Amino acid sequence: MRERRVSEDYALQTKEIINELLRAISESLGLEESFIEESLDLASGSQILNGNFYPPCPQAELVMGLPPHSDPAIFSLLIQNNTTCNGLQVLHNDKWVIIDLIKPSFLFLLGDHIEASLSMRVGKELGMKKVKIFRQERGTTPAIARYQRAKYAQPGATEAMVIISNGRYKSVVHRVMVSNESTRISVGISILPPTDVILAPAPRLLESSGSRTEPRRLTVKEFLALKFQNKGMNSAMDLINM
Ligand SMILES: O=C(O)CCC(=O)C(=O)O
Ligand SMILES: [Fe+2]
Repeated sequence: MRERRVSEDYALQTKEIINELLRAISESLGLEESFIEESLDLASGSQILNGNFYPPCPQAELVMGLPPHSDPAIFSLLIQNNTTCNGLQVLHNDKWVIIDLIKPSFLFLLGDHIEASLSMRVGKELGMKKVKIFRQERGTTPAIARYQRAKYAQPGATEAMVIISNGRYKSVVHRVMVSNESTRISVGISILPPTDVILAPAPRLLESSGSRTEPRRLTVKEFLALKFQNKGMNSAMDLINM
């Protein structure tokens, strides 16, 4: 029972942070603050909490904790235990880059470039007022910024965000490696729209891109079916990016 209460509480509080970031992303795309939440009917969507446990493996180099993938969701937010195993890696310029998290922190996997990686340090409580943003740039010490600065940063995105942003946000391909000495535990929160919602670029972004091709529209259900047909991780995205 206690676990249920804790996970409900965690889900509720992280939802606040996620909503704030979604508003910031909408604004950064020049859209109404509530555009993403409303057009994808997120109030009726799902929030999935999943735990990953990676025990040490004596032959760690032969094992993968989680194969390369991008998350089929609007947004994913990750937290990990305080371990020496920095197993999470993202694909950047065809190379796997280790994500060395500031702990404890939330991680939003960034799109195109890792150089503006954005982590959120969690205060003693998860309350918004205690959350601060660290924006790490290559070669510089992380500088503390006010939470509002999230509006000008680019948090990471998953596939639905790539679609709605008409490619301006990129989904992040990531994988998890295991260690031969320490255990890694992570907890992810994914936000999904209801399955009958249609995924399509925001009309205003299509206009500004000047594209003459009509984008393919898929419901969330169709998208997930394609994604899990095992045709390779990009099959669903390839269909959309004509
Ligand atoms: O364990 C991690 O850090 C990543 C987990 C993950 O990518 C996932 O659950 O989709
Ligand atoms: Fe993932």
